Amino acid sequence: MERKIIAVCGKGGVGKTAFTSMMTKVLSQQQSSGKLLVIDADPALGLPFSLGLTTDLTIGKVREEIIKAAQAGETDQTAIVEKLDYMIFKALVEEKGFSFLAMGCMDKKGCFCALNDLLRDAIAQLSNTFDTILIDGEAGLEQINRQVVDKVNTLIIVTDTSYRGMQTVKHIKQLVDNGCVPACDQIGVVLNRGKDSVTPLETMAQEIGVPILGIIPYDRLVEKHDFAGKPLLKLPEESLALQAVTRIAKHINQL
Ligand SMILES: Nc1ncnc2c1ncn2[C@@H]1O[C@H](COP(=O)(O)OP(=O)(O)OP(=O)(O)O)[C@@H](O)[C@H]1O
Repeated sequence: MERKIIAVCGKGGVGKTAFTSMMTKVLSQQQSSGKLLVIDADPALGLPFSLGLTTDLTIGKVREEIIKAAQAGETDQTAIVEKLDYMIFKALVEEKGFSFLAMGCMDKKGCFCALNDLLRDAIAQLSNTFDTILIDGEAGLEQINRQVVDKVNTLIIVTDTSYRGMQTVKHIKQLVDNGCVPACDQIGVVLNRGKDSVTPLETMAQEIGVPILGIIPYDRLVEKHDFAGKPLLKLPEESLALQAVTRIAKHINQL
């Protein structure tokens, strides 16, 4: 099975976390996804809550621990790599149908290039043991670029049905075209909380040069689950948003 890397990005508040959670549910139930790894690369760390997970250990914390060990005099490279591998393994949360890793905050000041390279290698090695990797990223994809992967198969930009949302889509497309973010084979947009008529947005998407992968309707069940703090993994099959995400996942599989 060829490894597939799907990255999700978009402006804050458009429903990126809700989309990634529903994708996690759909992909974890699809046999064709194989072994699934979900990575939260958004430092805001909203995804674990939406998936009903608790994570104490993020990659950012692993990084801090290694920096502390180095500052305390640990210079043995082999020992550092072993500690790093062990801690990354500990940071991996095993769930039914998927594994989860949170990147957390990676911004501790200072020059830690060597450590960053080690971390990147360790994450790459771990990722290689999975068939599908779903990454929830920030709008600008900074962290995915620096820490997670150097190539993405499908980049999904989630937006609401606003003009400003489409401007962010345009901006992200420009970042991709200018090589500021990882190379990606396919790029597409998902319109979330779609209204009856999205024709002007479809025209805009065409002008920007990104195909629309699907439209997710406003769904009271999503809002109710989030409001009650219930994981979106528990959405029932009759959820219209979940049904739309299922169609989007199928569409991506066929790309
Ligand atoms: N299709 C939908 N139908 C109804 N409500 C939705 C839908 N998608 C998202 N929401 C609601 O919109 C709000 C924002 O969604 P979400 O937290 O997923 O956005 P986000 O883009 O991840 O935001 P942030 O960047 O702040 O993490 C949530 O309260 C969520 O329940």
